[in-house]
Formats: sequence, C-alpha cells, structure tokens
Amino acid sequence: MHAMENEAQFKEVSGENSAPAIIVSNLVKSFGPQRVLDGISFEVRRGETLAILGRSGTGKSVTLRILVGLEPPDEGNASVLGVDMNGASAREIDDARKQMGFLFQHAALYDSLTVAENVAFPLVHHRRDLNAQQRTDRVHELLAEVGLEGHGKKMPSDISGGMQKRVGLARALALDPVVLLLDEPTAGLDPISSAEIDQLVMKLQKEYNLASIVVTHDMVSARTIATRIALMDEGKIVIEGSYEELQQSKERIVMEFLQRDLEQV
Ligand SMILES: Nc1ncnc2c1ncn2[C@@H]1O[C@H](COP(=O)(O)OP(=O)(O)OP(=O)(O)O)[C@@H](O)[C@H]1O
Repeated sequence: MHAMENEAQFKEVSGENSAPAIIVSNLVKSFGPQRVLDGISFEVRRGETLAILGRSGTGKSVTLRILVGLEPPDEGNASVLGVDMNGASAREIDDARKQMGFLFQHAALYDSLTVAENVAFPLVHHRRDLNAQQRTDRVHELLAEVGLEGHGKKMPSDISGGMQKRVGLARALALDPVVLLLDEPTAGLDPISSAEIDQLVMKLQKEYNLASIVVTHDMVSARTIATRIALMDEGKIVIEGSYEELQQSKERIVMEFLQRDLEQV
C-alpha cells in the first residue's frame, strides 16, 4: 500500500464509526498434513474486544502470529491498520507493529531487568525522541496505570504471577497502541487474580480506546471483558456474537463451553 493511503487509513481507524482496525479474511494455514486454520474471518474496531475461545490446539495462537506477521498464511490475509501483515513492505509492517501492544503467553518479562526497565524497553528502542527524564516519567505513569506504583525497582522473580501480567500489560501499552493482542492473559492465575486482570484489561481498553483481541480458554473472562466472543473449533469459527447470542446456540461445542462457565462460577 502507498504511504499516503496508509496514513489515511491510520487516521480513519482512529475516528468514531471508523473502519475496522483489524481485518482477518479467510485465513487458511496447514502444518504438514494438519489443516490448523480452515477459513477464519473476523473484524475488530476500536473500542471493541473480541475474545477468541477454543480448545487447546485449535489455532488461536497461530491466528495471532499471522496477525503480527510472524507466520504467513497459506491463503487469505490479515490486515492491521490497513497494512497487510504478510504482504506489505518490512517498513510498513514495522510501523503497524509499533501501534500494536502484545502480551503473549510465553513472552515472559526479561528476568535480568527490573520491572521499570522491562516497561521502559519499548521506549528505549522506539521512542528515541524521549530524554531519560521523560522516559522515567512515562514508566511511572504506566506502572501507576496498572496499579504497580512503587514496584519499579523489583525483579520479575520477586513479584507474583498476577503482578508479572500487569508489568506485561504496562509494557504492551508503552507505545500508546491502537491494537492490543492478549494471549491467555489470565492463564495460570488464581480466580481472584484473574478477575483483577480482567478488570484492568477493561479499564485500559476504555482509556486507550483499543481494538483488542483476547485469546482465552476462560468463558468467565471472555464474558466479562469481550464485546464479542468467537468460538473456534477444528480450524473454523463455529459462532461469533455476544454472550447472550451464544446462549441461544444449540451447537454442542458452544453449549459445552457455556456449561464450563457455569461450573466455574
Ligand atoms: N510452527 C509450527 N509447526 C508445526 N505445527 C504447529 C506450529 N505452530 C502450531 N502448530 C500446531 O498447530 C495447532 C494449533 O496451535 P496453536 O498454538 O495455535 O493452538 P491454540 O489454539 O493456541 O492452543 P493453546 O490454547 O494450547 O495455546 C497445534 O496442533 C500445534 O501443534
């Protein structure tokens, strides 16, 4: 895409009634004989959170990797802020990535860096315009946003799993993203810490007016934070809609996930 058109698209997605910030259309992806994605399509606008639910191994993480441009699809495409994440130039993809915050399942914090240094990391690399004081101020602001004021000097190994997720969220927001991608943000947390992370995600979602995708196994979490829920099974989206719409479904897999929700409450 031409740079000017690209800029226009960036502006367009930031307005009200805007074009979708994320457009995924007909993604197909196989690994050897295994067809992991079999025609996945969805859109997410600013102000929306799409929860992608599904059993293990249904291709949720692969979908996110394609969206970030880390994995090419066999067919279809994924565009973020008007940039085809697997077909645009490296520079355009890089520019789009700077508008995206990620909290990936196994993307741990840097163990040898303090909490504050972890949060500062994207600023050091991508905001050369900030001087040291401005960077420190921004890190304080981000730590306050996620409820971790006063914890900046701690090492990741000295804080709880829930706090580590908060640090990851602060780091994901450092560059003021438009898009936020969260892969299992509550995995491994107890129900109280999970609920706290859900509340925090909702607060940040509102403040930053994000277009968010949250991959999760957790229907309680999906129901709390998502504007829409997409349930994936065997490489397809079986259903996409509000929690109430899912409740109307007679599909077995949908009913199974809803049943699990009831068991968790
Ligand atoms: N690089 C790869 N090479 C081969 N197979 C892969 C690769 N990446 C993913 N897969 C396979 O694709 C399938 C989907 O993986 P994916 O990680 O997207 O699942 P998921 O829905 O995110 O599951 P989970 O909830 O367990 O993370 C799995 O069977 C996985 O083994």
